[in-house]
Amino acid sequence: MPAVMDLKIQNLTNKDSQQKVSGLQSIPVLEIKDLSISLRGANRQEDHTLVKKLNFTIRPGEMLGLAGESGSGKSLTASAILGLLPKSLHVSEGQIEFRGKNLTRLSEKEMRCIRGKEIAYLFQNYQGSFTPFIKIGKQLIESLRSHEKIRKADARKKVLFWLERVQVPAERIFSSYPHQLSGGQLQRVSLAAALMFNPSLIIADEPTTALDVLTSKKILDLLADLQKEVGCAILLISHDLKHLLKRANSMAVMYGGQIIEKGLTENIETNPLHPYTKLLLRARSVLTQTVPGKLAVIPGEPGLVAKQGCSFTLRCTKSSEKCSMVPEMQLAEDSHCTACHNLETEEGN
Ligand SMILES: Nc1ncnc2c1ncn2[C@@H]1O[C@H](COP(=O)(O)OP(=O)(O)OP(=O)(O)O)[C@@H](O)[C@H]1O
Repeated sequence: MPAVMDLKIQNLTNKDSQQKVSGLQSIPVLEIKDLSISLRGANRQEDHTLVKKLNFTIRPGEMLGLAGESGSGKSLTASAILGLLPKSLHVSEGQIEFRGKNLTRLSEKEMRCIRGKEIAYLFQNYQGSFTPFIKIGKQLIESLRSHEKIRKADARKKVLFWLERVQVPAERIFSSYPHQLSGGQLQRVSLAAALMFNPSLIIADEPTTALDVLTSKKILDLLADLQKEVGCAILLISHDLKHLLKRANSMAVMYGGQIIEKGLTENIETNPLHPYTKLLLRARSVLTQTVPGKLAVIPGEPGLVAKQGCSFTLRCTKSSEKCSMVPEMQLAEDSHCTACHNLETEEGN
């Protein structure tokens, strides 16, 4: 029996999908509506669209994992939310609503008040977040006082409190220069720097890529544990599916600048719908077998994106004539959606 035959497939408007995608009832912290990001051309017609019509929602306490191979548009999405797109790129369509405010309409000055405070971020390049010749404690106190009216002594207490919460020797790290810390310690300090503002949303873009496997795991576990305590929302970006499957409540899978599947993590893991998601999961399971099986590879050249229609069609073994048209997002079950023309004809997993 084809895996998705039992499921009721229905076309969704954006509004429907925003309402049905999450079982959580609270008001979203972040709503991305039809977001497109383009490289500026000589005029609007010559813009080149890199990220196309994204829709997703994150609610308080939720961790949404954004997955997809290199070049799929994950970091551009993060940069657009933070208002940090390079000058050559712009939000060409759609809205980024953060706690009811459309961020695409805010001035740089207004964005600066939100960025780093209400929306905190953790990047792969954590070393670049610190000034090399200023001690960690001083940097964190200055950062706190640039956003909050707080006495120096109280700021010191708050910084030390958060350094303890991220499980580093607080007093020693406070008095150290960045170069005296390991990569794992610096990323923990970045986490303290993010959490001390009590943000509503943390954007973590490949925060552990530069770290070894064990340190990465410990830091992501710490992030997930602290999130449960403080209740903020997290957008966790990773090309490593296993990190997301383990920790995210919900996931969105990107290919070639489009979201091709999204839903609760357990549904995506147990019943992937899009051919690309199925291949991603199969490629991952090989690595988790004790005795390695036949290597599962995604066919075609990585990053090969169709100029029109479904972005994955040039690498898809299920591709058909219909795939030259952009597939609509369709609701399969619960909050689980995918954009694929060949769902009904897809044979099993
Ligand atoms: N400043 C830029 N100018 C032109 N194109 C860009 C720019 N930044 C990114 N792109 C292109 O946009 C697409 C998406 O890039 P993005 O960095 O968001 O991918 P990603 O999914 O985050 O990949 P990775 O996991 O390697 O970071 C890629 O094709 C990339 O080449």
